[in-house]
Amino acid sequence: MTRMAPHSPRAPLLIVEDDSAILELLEEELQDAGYATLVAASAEDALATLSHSEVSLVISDVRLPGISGLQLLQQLRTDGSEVGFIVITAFGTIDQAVESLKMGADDFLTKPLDLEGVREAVFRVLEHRRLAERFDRPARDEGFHGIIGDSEPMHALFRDATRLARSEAPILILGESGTGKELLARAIHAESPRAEAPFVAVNCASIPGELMESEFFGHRKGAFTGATDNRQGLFQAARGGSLFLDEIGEMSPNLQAKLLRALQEKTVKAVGAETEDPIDVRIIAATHRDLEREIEAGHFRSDLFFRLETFSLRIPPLRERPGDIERLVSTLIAKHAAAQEKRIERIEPAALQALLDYPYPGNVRELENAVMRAVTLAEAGVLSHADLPERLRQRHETQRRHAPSGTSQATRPEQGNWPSLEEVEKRYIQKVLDATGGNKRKTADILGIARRTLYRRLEEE
Ligand SMILES: Nc1ncnc2c1ncn2[C@@H]1O[C@H](COP(=O)(O)OP(=O)(O)OP(=O)(O)O)[C@@H](O)[C@H]1O
Repeated sequence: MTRMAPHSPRAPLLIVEDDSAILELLEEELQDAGYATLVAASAEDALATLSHSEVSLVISDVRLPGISGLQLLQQLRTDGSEVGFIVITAFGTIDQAVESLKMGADDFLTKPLDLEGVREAVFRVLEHRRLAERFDRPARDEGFHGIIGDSEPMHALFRDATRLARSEAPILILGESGTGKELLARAIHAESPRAEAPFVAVNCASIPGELMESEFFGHRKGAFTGATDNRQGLFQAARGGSLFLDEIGEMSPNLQAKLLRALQEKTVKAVGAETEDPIDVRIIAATHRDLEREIEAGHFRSDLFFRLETFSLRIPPLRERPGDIERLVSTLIAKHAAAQEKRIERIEPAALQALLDYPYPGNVRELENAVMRAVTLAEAGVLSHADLPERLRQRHETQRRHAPSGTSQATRPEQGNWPSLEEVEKRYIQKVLDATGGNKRKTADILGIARRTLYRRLEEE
């Protein structure tokens, strides 16, 4: 493992390029823009420089004489370096660009280089990192922009979402109903350079077919009966920001064609308008459907699918990450207790066990509804088994009856020694600590809390 010098947003940029003409051009352009620069003619040289010099951002060509720019990126990320990284790929190698973002690049540039674009990309990446560092801690304490998930697949999802958020490409979010697709879309928007502009969400299944075009693109006065004024569409309302198209699988074929055109041309035409208007919107689409099947059935356009699915993110269903349930339960109890101005001090072990054992076909939404209901019904500060919806209780009862006697101490409702939420939290922290072999940094990362907070909790024990 190579030891890396720390990075700071104000440290020099490192340009890695074996073509001396391009190297000079980049150096000159970036120095003119006020950045200090270091150069390397190979990835090996770059690693040597990075081991002793502080660097804010690496801009590297993919094709290099020894190890490639992508291998350099991989090596850095494997070594735990979070230095900014912009990849330069040859024209027509979009696969490489996608690959690089997946591997942890912040952005990519395509040859022939547009120098203005280089400056903008460098500025954007450094600015984004500066903000991310500033807001990192509080955001992590409440999950990823409110999305709770300590399991490895969720951490990988948050990492991918953060990377994709920085690009301008459309994103497709896949996941069963209730997995948090809209939450993720909002998180991507909040992580993106468009965070200050509007996030507009629309459920494509909820707009009647005949109104869809006008809803999306707006209309001119007199375009149809009832069009008494000019009206903006969703694309105009989301100007500068992100447009979230939920249930995209429900969009009519006619509108799919128009959306594809809007994505390709970056213009839209209001109903009844003569001319096209430019748009500046990032599309985030989501579906719980299997779009490939929809294509086979002739319901979804394959060209639109390919345009959207280059950058797709899949949210795993809750049953694939049962380790997330416990923290979701404690967070959701706290959320709904606060909303209902109630104090919940304890959860009955049998209630917790029932919540942990259930497979959640309706995913987090179903879990949240169960917890919200239980908080409403809870009395004397105790969330008990009887407060849960019947289907959870029944399943748990059946399991309990079939369990060999003595196997499940904690699930015996007659046991009076119920742990408090605080105790549940402590046990959970211990579980994660054990799983990481006592590694406190990893434990804090998995728990999504600052290391400071973890030390404090451990001291309290
Ligand atoms: N990981 C999570 N952490 C906290 N809350 C979550 C999480 N996932 C989902 N939720 C909550 O579950 C509910 C459903 O989430 P959301 O509407 O984003 O799901 P969805 O996948 O878009 O559902 P649908 O496909 O039915 O539209 C919301 O109340 C959301 O706050």
